[in-house]
Amino acid sequence: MNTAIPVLAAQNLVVEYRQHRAVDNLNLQIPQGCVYALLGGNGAGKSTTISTFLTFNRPSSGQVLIEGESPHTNAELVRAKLAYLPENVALYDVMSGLENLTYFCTLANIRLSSDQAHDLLLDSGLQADAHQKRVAAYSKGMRQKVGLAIASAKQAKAMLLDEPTSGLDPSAANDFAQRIRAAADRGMAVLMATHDLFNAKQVADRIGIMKNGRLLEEFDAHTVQHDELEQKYLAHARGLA
Ligand SMILES: Nc1ncnc2c1ncn2[C@@H]1O[C@H](COP(=O)(O)OP(=O)(O)OP(=O)(O)O)[C@@H](O)[C@H]1O
Repeated sequence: MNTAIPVLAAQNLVVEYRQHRAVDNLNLQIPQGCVYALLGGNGAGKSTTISTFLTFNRPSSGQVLIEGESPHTNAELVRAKLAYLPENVALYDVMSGLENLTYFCTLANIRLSSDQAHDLLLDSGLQADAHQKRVAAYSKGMRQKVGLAIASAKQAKAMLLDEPTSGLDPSAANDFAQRIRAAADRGMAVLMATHDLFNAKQVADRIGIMKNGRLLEEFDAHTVQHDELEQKYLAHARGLA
């Protein structure tokens, strides 16, 4: 594989809803193994960016690319290469975590042995005694772990996460962040929309601040200090930067 091609890229991306420009000339590159956190207040354009990779939206101009190819000309790319974890992972409440994992894998033409399914759930942090319980009794964090297991089973090249830690308690958010980091360390590219500066700093390699559809500033998450990030974020939100 040509490692010079980023797994996810946005090139001069513009997305408009009627007259409203939700994403305004966005350029992003997310290579293998990189977690990119898009920070921004309500309406910044984060979810629209993610939706465009998933082909729920079409670019008005510019493009998004998955390993150098446009999902808008090759729809199969989304199924084959992307995993998506929305804020609330959609699972069947009447089935167990194990059954959900097996079911969604079957839809993706992936056959899992019982041992493989249990191992995927364990690797995603779902404790063994929950595997056979109905998802209706799961916490939000437990549902996300099933979502993560489905993404791992798919061997997705990239994972798209929208507000993954909102509504999780600090311990669950920390645990989830570590799982995301581990998936990236195994080679996945991750694009994560979040309001959570702490989580972004904890898990990401790159952090971008978006407002009114524009990417205003990017940071190396390993070197930027939390205070500096917070001040920049607030200054951009108030229009002072
Ligand atoms: N389906 C839609 N139709 C019209 N306008 C939309 C639609 N979805 C989003 N928008 C508008 O596009 C802009 C960007 O919205 P988007 O949801 O991408 O922002 P966001 O950064 O994800 O915000 P949040 O953090 O609140 O989820 C906002 O002004 C929003 O009102």
